[in-house]
Amino acid sequence: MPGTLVLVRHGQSEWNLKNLFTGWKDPDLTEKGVTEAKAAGVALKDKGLSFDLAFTSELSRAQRTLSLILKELGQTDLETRRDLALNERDYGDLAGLNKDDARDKWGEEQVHIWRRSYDVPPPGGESLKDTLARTLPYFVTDILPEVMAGKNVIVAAHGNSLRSICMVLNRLNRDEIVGFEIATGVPLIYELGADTRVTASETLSSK
Ligand SMILES: O=C(O)[C@@H](CO)OP(=O)(O)O
Repeated sequence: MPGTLVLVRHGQSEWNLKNLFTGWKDPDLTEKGVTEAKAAGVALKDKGLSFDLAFTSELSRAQRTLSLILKELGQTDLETRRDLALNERDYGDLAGLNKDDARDKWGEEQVHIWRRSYDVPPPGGESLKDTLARTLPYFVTDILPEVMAGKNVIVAAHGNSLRSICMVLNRLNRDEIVGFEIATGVPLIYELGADTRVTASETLSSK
């Protein structure tokens, strides 16, 4: 029987707070982000979940979120695999810019297209489709086989790297993914069937 798969976006980062495009930049968590990560750990513990394996990105905010969660679960020694494939979408030339300033400069609609569309990349950066082209192979070759082997797996990553994986798990099309958002520090729990399709899912909100 497959194990449980949990996806969690990092807690609020310094740049989330400052409303800056972040992408591959590496800001730390805010106090609120730390609180969110701890609360995610408590909620997973209350749910009776523990993990056999963890995955995260090469970025500090996701790694720190994972450590805070594992601490709450009493699993600080859990085997953890880090990979660039799980990094946030590369925001290219927008990285470091304020999102409201960008709306003033390029217009609300254009900025929304860059942020949430499936295949329009921000200048010099990755579209969600480009992001999916690296997250999906990694998910299929490294993460999914562990879940199918019966392991409970937690993946701590980013808004858009996780949106790309959720697009596949939730079978969302290119229009449906535009409205799909992932909150900081809120675990998404997936149960899979023998054919790898999702049989049940839950958003574990502790907010
Ligand atoms: O800045 C970013 O890297 C992401 C996630 O915080 O932002 P957005 O929600 O605009 O994709």
